[in-house]
Amino acid sequence: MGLATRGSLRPWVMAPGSLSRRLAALGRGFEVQLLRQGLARLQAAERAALGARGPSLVREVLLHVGGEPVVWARSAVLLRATRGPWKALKGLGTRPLAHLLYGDPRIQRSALCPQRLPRVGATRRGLARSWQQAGQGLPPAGLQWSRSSVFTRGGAALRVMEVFAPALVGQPPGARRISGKPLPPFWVQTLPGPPRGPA
Ligand SMILES: C=C(O[C@@H]1C=C(C(=O)O)C=C[C@H]1O)C(=O)O
Repeated sequence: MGLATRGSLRPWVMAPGSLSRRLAALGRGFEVQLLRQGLARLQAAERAALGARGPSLVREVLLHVGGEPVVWARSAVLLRATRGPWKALKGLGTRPLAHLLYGDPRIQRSALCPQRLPRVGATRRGLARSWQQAGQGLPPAGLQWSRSSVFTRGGAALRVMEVFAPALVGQPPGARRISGKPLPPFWVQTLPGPPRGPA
């Protein structure tokens, strides 16, 4: 990966365990802003990761630390999986996805796949849409690094992609191992999200 190690996003892009918990551990307030959750077309990388086409549920959030958006995340799952292994996703609301994923032996996670963001394309459009919808204007300059991983439960895949804002440079995620336990409620405040989507 072309990231330099010093003063860069590499520690965040490669940090194992719950990203939400690491962001909350910065101690400056952690908020989940739900921007979208509903039926949507999959992007090519999502179709490849889920190994199928078909009606799908997509969730997009901005994670805020100290009132500033620092991570944009897009998760995708086949709709039929939300009637089975991933049905808890539908009731998640503005709690972080992490609540469903860590500390559950029935869920496996693939390796983290870091990727430099293409200058144009569906992800850039999604970022711009979300930033604007969140009332944050344009996405910050320097959004270059993302990572994706696939969580599997009961044979059904959930693909998660996260884009890291430069504001995280210089705020190391902490070397300590992050436990898989869900975040205590006081760590997670939530911002009003959009009206609940169809799914
Ligand atoms: C998977 C995690 O959940 C985070 C929260 C998400 C959400 O609420 O949609 C999506 C991806 C992550 O940035 C995590 O904290 O590791």
